Amino acid sequence: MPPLDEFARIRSWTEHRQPKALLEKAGVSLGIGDDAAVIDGAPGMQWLLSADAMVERVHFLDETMEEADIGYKALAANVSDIAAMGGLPKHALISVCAPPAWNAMRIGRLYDGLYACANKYGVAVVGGDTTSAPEHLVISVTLVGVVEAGRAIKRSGAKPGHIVFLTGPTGLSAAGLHGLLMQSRGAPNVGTLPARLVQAHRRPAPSVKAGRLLLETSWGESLNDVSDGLASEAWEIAEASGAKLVLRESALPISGELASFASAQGKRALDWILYGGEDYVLLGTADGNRQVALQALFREEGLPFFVIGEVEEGTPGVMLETAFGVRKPLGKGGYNHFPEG
Ligand SMILES: Nc1ncnc2c1ncn2[C@@H]1O[C@H](COP(=O)(O)OP(=O)(O)O)[C@@H](O)[C@H]1O
Ligand SMILES: Cc1ncc(C[n+]2csc(CCOP(=O)(O)OP(=O)(O)O)c2C)c(N)n1
Ligand SMILES: [Mg+2]
Ligand SMILES: [Mg+2]
Ligand SMILES: [Mg+2]
Repeated sequence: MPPLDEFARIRSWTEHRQPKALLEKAGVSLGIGDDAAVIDGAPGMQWLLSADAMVERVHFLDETMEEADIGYKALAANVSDIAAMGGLPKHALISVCAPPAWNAMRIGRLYDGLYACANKYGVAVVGGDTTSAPEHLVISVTLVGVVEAGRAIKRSGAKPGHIVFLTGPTGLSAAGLHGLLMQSRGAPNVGTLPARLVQAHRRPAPSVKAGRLLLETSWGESLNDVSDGLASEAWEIAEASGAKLVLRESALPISGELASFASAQGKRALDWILYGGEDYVLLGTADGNRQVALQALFREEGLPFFVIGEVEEGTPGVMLETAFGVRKPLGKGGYNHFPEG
């Protein structure tokens, strides 16, 4: 078998392995490949199912996250996948695999953060599993959400004539992570880390309200949450929709904190914005005719909404238009758990 990256692996393990009839009988309206599966429920409603794990050394280190932050973020990352379908998160199952260094008190603090997130987003924690582990902590969350039947917003709805939007800025989490790692290595020029960047990394704020607005108005046509990076998620929408997305560099939101921190660190803010990941904001598309109304609605609700590009006729893919108006293909770059296969 040729080397496979993360996404090719998932496909190779799961594609064409179950008869359509079985999936239909199980009420699977949308299976593997989107932010959450969509399963038929009582008349008028559907269930949304998603799972995401966090692993010590891969997603966090003692130096980057407090225990409570790990619990908070493990659930928030799942809430974000439900938001990315336009749904509401409801019930969570939590699995913890704990090595000796993680005693009961440390895991108790992890649960302080997890329940803080659960209570904030109205999620009932209803079970899970606990095991020992040899070396590193793993926390896996399975989250169930609900959505009005037939209304979940998929990655595959992008069409020419749409605008491309973000429900929040990207790049802050990666910048925060960079600062925390530099600080832990005793780098001399880090200074005081901007609190907003550290907060973005440790306690992401999934866009549940934004997802609901996009569904309730029927104005959200495609949606994906940004976990691996803006470029990677834009490619997922492009591929699922068979559409060409053009992102405009000059329209990408960049906060003052991010710009000044990047320049103080000798880093390109654009790299964090496009490829950093763990932003847990929503990237989506909507009919261009709805742009003004959407902007007004989000303003009224006090929520951010950034138009960052357009969907055009052409070969499916993602282009970046530079500030000088030059267009170039945007690489798929972003976080990949098995980049070389
Ligand atoms: N080991 C696995 N077995 C079956 N399905 C998987 C597995 N890993 C991921 N998936 C599915 O593949 C799709 C892509 O996963 P992922 O990139 O993790 O999505 P997301 O970035 O939204 O969390 C999702 O629909 C997910 O449910
Ligand atoms: C110590 C450390 N190194 C690197 C990262 C960056 N990082 C780890 S996983 C990841 C991508 C998102 O996680 P993933 O498990 O791919 O979530 P999913 O796409 O399934 O939602 C990123 C950017 C980090 N958070 N901490
Ligand atoms: Mg997702
Ligand atoms: Mg995932
Ligand atoms: Mg990922």
